[in-house]
Amino acid sequence: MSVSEREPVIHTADLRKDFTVSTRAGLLRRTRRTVAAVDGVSLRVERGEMVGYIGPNGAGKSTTLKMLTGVLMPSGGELSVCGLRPVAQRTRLARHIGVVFGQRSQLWWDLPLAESFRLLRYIYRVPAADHASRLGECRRLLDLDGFLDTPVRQLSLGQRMRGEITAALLHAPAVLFLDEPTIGLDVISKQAVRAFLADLGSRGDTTLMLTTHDLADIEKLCRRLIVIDHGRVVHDGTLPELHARYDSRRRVVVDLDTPWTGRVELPGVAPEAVEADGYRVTFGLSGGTAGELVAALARDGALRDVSVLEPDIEDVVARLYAEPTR
Ligand SMILES: Nc1ncnc2c1ncn2[C@@H]1O[C@H](COP(=O)(O)OP(=O)(O)OP(=O)(O)O)[C@@H](O)[C@H]1O
Repeated sequence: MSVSEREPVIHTADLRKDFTVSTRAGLLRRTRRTVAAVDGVSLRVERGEMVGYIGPNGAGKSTTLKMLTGVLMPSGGELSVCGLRPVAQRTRLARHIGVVFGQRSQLWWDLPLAESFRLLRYIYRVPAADHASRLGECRRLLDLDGFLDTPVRQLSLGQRMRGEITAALLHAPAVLFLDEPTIGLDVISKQAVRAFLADLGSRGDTTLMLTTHDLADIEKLCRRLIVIDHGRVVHDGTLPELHARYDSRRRVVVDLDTPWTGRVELPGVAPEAVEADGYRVTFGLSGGTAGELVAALARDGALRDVSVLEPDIEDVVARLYAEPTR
């Protein structure tokens, strides 16, 4: 592979994409205006990262992915993927990337799934042994055997998505781009797809970049979250960093034998709510651990029951989307 190990797999600097849209302004007149779909995005993604590219509807996610995969020409800025310029070197780039976009299938509608896989081997010129071993692994991990001989048009959405992911990986791409990989899937297929992608990402050879509105995808798959809104990056970091930024704490709910007297002095631990006549207290943890709190309460002999509530990613993302763009 020509891609240097030290180079970032994805690099953009001040990447932009403007669209000109014309809207009706009266009976005969139309006005034209420019929409900055991607408005100065600078990213550096290293080999093996698992990146969630998230944001509200119309934020610019698909437009960014289309530029990264060579489908759309940027209006400005710099862009390289696997050391290549996506539009100018699209054919070479295709050997280094895999793409799973919901609306555009890479499978042949009227052929059995297995035939599509066979054709892709010739298109990407994958050596027979490599193809067989990768396909064997996908068949096992994505449970494809029950529908390998079914024409693609007869597959369920979940079966087709498992087929699409396999098709995107048969040439061992360095980067896999996925646009909403679990949207519309049943629970079993969602779990199968997530477990497969988590396993693929954990091996560290393949860089994963996915857009999703599904918070479970974010929690299970995205070690790094890049949040985009109105074409601009508004957060770039890990999920715990996102929680810290929005002060979303772990909470510990304790049921007591005797009403709460207001005693427990631990740094980073504060009672947030006292209910049930003082028999139930919710503590927010911003520094201390649940274990320290439980030990302190147990010393007073007052403890009956304990539950720990993890911070809610749904709340955090909703708040993040509600924040005005800077
Ligand atoms: N071909 C186009 N012509 C004009 N405007 C476009 C075009 N494609 C996208 N846009 C506009 O660019 C902005 C970003 O769109 P994009 O599809 O990238 O958003 P998104 O984050 O992928 O949204 P969603 O989550 O709804 O898929 C939107 O305002 C959209 O209307």
